Amino acid sequence: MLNIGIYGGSGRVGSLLIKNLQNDEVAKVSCVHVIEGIEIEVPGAVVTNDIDTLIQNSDVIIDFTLPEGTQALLEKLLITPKPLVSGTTGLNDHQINLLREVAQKAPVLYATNMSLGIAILKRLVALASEKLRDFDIEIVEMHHRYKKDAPSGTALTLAEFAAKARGLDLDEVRVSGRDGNIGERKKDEIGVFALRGGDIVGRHTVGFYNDGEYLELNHTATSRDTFAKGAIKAAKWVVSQEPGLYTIDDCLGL
Ligand SMILES: NC(=O)C1=CN([C@@H]2O[C@H](COP(=O)(O)OP(=O)(O)OC[C@H]3O[C@@H](n4cnc5c(N)ncnc54)[C@H](OP(=O)(O)O)[C@@H]3O)[C@@H](O)[C@H]2O)C=CC1
Ligand SMILES: O=C(O)C1=N[C@H](C(=O)O)C[C@H](O)C1
Repeated sequence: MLNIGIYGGSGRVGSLLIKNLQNDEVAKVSCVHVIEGIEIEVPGAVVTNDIDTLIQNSDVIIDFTLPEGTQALLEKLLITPKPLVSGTTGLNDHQINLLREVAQKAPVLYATNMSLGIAILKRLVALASEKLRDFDIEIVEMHHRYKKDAPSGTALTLAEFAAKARGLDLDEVRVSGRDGNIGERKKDEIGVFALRGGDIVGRHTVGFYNDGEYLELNHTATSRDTFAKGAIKAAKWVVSQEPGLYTIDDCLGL
């Protein structure tokens, strides 16, 4: 059996990871990390608030937490490397660099979205961005009221694919707020906007707008299980890879 450690075990995705692994034939939850004070019981698994204990009791770790949580885990993994799947979004440059450093010592799969649909959408976006060179690109994402980071990691990834396909640097062309007398839209702008409300699991629309026509590509996640199942598949795959930084596309063979 593959021993999977869950980092963020009390979270929305973390609890679904535990649920989905209950009847898995090749993998089980061996350890669950929770923040001190949170009490959960997972039959057959060690429950801990200590990251070293999580690492010791896992063949591979799945992380769905917050950026500061991911950073604390990565700092430990630099000393005690272990295969890792991380889906935490909102990471800053330092935290992304830490991911890269850990990936020199162990296989790491990082993806802002673990769904097959978004993996395909990224490719469609790159194609449309390149071929519809005169069309204005605007991305809108919608998520539940509890989401902390904005725009979503997925929206930023989609924007990166769109920018790269046009040879643009996303940092130079991204616009994530418009208010007041801001003047006309610049040709190369890529708008990335966040809406929050209710229990929306995740909806991303990438629009390509021109005079006389527009194309909108939309993906809607209707169940958070999609992400949990994708992450479990990724964990089973990454554990037998060489050290390196992978994404969900590698695991899906795309
Ligand atoms: N890549 C993908 O496919 C997806 C990515 N996500 C991303 O995953 C992350 C988690 O999402 P979600 O499950 O909805 O969030 P939740 O807030 O439900 O869960 C976060 C979990 O992380 C724990 N946590 C918070 N801070 C720390 C810390 N400093 N150290 C250790 N653990 C910590 C929380 O513990 P406590 O409850 O005690 O605060 C909780 O268990 C987000 O970044 C989200 O954007 C979400 C869905 C899909
Ligand atoms: O926080 C969420 O819920 C989600 N976060 C990820 C993101 O920021 O892109 C993926 C998914 O859309 C759900």
